[in-house]
Amino acid sequence: MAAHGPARKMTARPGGPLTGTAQVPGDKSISHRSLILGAMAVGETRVSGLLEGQDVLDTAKAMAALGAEVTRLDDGAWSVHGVGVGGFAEPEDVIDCGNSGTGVRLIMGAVATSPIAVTFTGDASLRSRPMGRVTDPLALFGARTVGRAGGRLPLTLVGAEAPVPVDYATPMASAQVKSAVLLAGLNAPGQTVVTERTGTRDHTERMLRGFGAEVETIRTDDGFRITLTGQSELRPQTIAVPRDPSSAAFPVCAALIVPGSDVLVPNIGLNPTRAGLFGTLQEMGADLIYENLREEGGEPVADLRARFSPDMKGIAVPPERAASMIDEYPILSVVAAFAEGETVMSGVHELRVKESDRIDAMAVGLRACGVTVDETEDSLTVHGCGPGGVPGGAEAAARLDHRIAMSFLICGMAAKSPVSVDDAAPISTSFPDFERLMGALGATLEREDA
Ligand SMILES: O=C(O)C1=C[C@@H](OP(=O)(O)O)[C@@H](O)[C@H](O)C1
Ligand SMILES: C=C(OP(=O)(O)O)C(=O)O
Repeated sequence: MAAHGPARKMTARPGGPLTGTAQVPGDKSISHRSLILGAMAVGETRVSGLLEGQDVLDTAKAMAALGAEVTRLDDGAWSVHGVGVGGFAEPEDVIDCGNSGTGVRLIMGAVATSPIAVTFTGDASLRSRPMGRVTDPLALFGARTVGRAGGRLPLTLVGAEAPVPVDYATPMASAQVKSAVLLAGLNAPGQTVVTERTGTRDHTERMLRGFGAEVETIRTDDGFRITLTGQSELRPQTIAVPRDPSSAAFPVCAALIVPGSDVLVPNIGLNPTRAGLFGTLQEMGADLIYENLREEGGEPVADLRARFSPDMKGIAVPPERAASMIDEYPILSVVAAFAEGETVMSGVHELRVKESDRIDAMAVGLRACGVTVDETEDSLTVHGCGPGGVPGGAEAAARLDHRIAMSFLICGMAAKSPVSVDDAAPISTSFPDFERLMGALGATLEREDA
């Protein structure tokens, strides 16, 4: 069974306009890291604004199973009493990371340099995703793993007894792989180095510095070189998690395509390693502006204001931008269907190994909605319907993928006929309040409980 419960069909009916303010949940990437780094610090870390989606709740449970004390307080903040670097206890049972690639890959890194055995599993989606990208570099530290064919979960990792530091170049643009190596490096003596050709989200590096670790990033001719000094103690922190730009993408894009809409999405973190979608939409001609642009905790933050934009044009999204908007291609491909002309999204082969094969999931679902789509191994091209509108009138398969489910529901809010998804339950992994929040803006979402 999926970690998020029984399948739940949902239908979005065209209507609108969408108006009002959308307070989206806390950032998923920062929420996972707050719990993991809090568990590796000595003393109490307090976290406010934590995303209480299933992915993050599964990471909280994992940290407790590894010996940290993790509590939700009466005021909604979370308290984590950490065990210190190298202090994890061997869990008594299997760690189930549900639907979360970030959760499982970062936790594997965090335990890889402690002499304990940990068995990981997840839902059917996570069990189909490649883990070799993480177990390969963790083996260099001295960790051993045994998993299913292709390094798939369930998998048992035995952490290194005498870890050695590692110098590793990530073969694909992945913040999860980079982060797993850095977290493993925390308990290895000396300097662990990760190099990446394309910069990926840098929350791990920023947060490690906040927790007192020595982490240096330098730009080189080949990309980025990140050096971490291992075996120093992490100091507990007070963390206010910013709101998630990847969740903000859904009400923002809905407002752009539903006639008459005007929606404000406040307090969105605009770390440049995450904000690629918003610039892309502006290049397409979206009426999307940053209000009240400011700096909070060293990161740019703004209120996003999105209004109906009937004149958007397709563009070629540069492949080098992919890492900064990797989770936003499904919803961008919906916006592209409503724009005029071709939107070419290239350099996106990583989309094939997310919660689902997102290139295929979007191509199949959009075609069912009457949109012309071309795909190659690493690209997706959407031929926009322009003023004629997107026909809709289809049911899309969510494939245990929250972003696919939300994208097709947004499509149905603006198409000529309703669009359904066979299973909206996975939405709770990252955006548990999606249905209520979109409804409050004026969207019509109907649920059919199985
Ligand atoms: O590090 C993270 O928090 C994440 C990294 C990305 O995955 P990859 O590292 O596989 O690109 C992204 O898709 C995921 O939602 C969150
Ligand atoms: C890819 C995603 O998450 P993860 O890899 O953590 O499952 C996502 O949230 O879009």
